[in-house]
Amino acid sequence: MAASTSTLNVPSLNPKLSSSLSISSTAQFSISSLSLRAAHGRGSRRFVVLATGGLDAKPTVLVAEKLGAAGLDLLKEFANVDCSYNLSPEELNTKISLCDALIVRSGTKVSREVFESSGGRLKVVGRAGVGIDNVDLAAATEHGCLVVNAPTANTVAAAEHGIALLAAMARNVAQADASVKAGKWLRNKYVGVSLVGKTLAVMGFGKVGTEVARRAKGLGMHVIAHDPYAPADRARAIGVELVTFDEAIATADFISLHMPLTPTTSKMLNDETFGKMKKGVRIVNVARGGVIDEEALVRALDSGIVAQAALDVFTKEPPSPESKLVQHENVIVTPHLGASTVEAQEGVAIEIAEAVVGALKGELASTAVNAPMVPAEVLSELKPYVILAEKLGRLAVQLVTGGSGVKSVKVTYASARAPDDLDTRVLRAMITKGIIEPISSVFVNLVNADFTAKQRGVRITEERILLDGSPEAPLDSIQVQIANVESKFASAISDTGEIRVEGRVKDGVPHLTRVGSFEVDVSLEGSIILCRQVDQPGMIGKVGSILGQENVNVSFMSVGRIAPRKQAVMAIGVDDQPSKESLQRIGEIPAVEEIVFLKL
Ligand SMILES: NC(=O)C1=CN([C@@H]2O[C@H](COP(=O)(O)OP(=O)(O)OC[C@H]3O[C@@H](n4cnc5c(N)ncnc54)[C@H](O)[C@@H]3O)[C@@H](O)[C@H]2O)C=CC1
Ligand SMILES: O=C(O)C(=O)COP(=O)(O)O
Repeated sequence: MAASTSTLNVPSLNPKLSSSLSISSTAQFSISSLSLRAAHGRGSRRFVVLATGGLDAKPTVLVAEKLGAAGLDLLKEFANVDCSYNLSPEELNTKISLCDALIVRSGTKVSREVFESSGGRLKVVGRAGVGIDNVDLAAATEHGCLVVNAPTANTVAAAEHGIALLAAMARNVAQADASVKAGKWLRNKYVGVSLVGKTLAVMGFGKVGTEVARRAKGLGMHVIAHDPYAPADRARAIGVELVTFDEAIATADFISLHMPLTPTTSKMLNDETFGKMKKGVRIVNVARGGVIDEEALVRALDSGIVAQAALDVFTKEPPSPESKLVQHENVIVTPHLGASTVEAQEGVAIEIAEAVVGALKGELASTAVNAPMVPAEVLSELKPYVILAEKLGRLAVQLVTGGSGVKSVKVTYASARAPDDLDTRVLRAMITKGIIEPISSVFVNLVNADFTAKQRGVRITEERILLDGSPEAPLDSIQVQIANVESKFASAISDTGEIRVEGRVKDGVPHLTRVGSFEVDVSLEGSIILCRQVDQPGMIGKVGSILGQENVNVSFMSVGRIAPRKQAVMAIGVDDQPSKESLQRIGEIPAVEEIVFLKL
């Protein structure tokens, strides 16, 4: 029944190239290091997956975790539906070879083995919820398997659970309930604290955070929020002030976490940040366990810095029953119930069933988190520019420190190619990916980039500069500007007031060639240190020796200056991340005026 060949009718990016590509499921073109997934536009463009057997054969969908009835009904209209819950990994690996689609929640690990065991038949994985940390995306992409999620249907449920935990924690509901059931009547022990008039800091002002803020305002709380990437006007519109991280944690009586788990947010609450909090602060976490250093939280609870915590999520789920955190008398816990309401589960089930059926029919899913690859011919030409585009986006967003949020991004392409000969959608998508992925739980690819940018209120405008000369190379340079923001590296602000970075491809390698008004030249590999200094002899040696002492390998160094002995920006490419102390020592060199470390 299963065929081993997928045919992807992929729209060509370059009108001169063929618009159709047949690939076998074992021989896909892959540039996985780019995380580049597909080159589809929206609207009438489709990719078609024809791998589920004869014309009248129904596809089979394996539903591995409980899914709402309305979603199951939708699936059954189109496919054979196998609801098998609590499968062991081995059972899942065995069953998967008979399935065209798999639907899971957060409790099933969709590992590389699952894709390998499917023998090429599995075409779609549907995650009935937001977070897809349980799905091996790289393996899915390598196996040409589309992954879709349901990012909006459980927002309100998660927000309501946050509020439920907030109120239950403040009034000791869980502890008091347990004591009454144990035959006690401890009216003095369980005196709570009031919510009205207290300051709540919402950390992460996205979909869930916004809904929590609205509800907390209704409870009479003073709500502030921290989210370096959220537009201030959206917060103001509901009476919420956006503040810095330090201000949020130092002034809050209650802190509610709603940011995604990313390398930046991992263990964001730790010994150091607990130390900056108001004594007696109360913490709610309905986001992801990993944003808190759980051992540090136990210490903060024991020392009284944190009076109480209410946790729905844990670094390891389920947590060990002996966990000091779970057992702490000032902690209440729920087993990852944020999305678990009847209504949200019906909504999520419908959202995911529609996405999975649509994908099996060959429609383009707006909630796709990956997609099959683009034609090899297009990629081989654009490959270094695609890398350049994503890295410029990543650099630009990391330079943002505040302002009115990342809303307005301008991309300028300088090229000798006529506009018809250069389709920039793939580049725009990769810039969007570079900008949005470091600050969000959303996975951006060529399918969902425009949708994601629009949904987050990020307007990306493109401009072309037509150059004279040979149109051999597709592009001369790409410039990314973010308007109306402040930068943690003041020199990145151009003379017209935007954060500006520009890059070129040299000998096939992407280079950063401009930061703000300064020309630099550093290859975009590893990570980068930018350092503004007064131009003078010996600077390269001083910085190099500090990095050398720590065995940090410098791959590239370049200095761009306004004029000799005036201000200069030094860009240093490093293979490894220097320690905070080394960066601080560089910052303390007398001629150095500012310094920033950027991960690519
Ligand atoms: N407990 C549960 O059952 C559920 C948990 N979640 C989790 O809640 C989290 C938020 O979900 P959504 O609101 O849907 O996502 P979202 O993407 O709409 O919002 C996340 C927000 O966090 C912000 N952010 C990123 N980095 C930040 C940083 N360093 N500091 C402060 N803010 C930062 C982003 O700018 C964005 O506005 C996700 O981790 C999601 O998986 C979502 C639904 C249910
Ligand atoms: O949607 C999310 O990110 C969640 O955390 C919900 O997970 P669940 O579907 O309830 O296992």
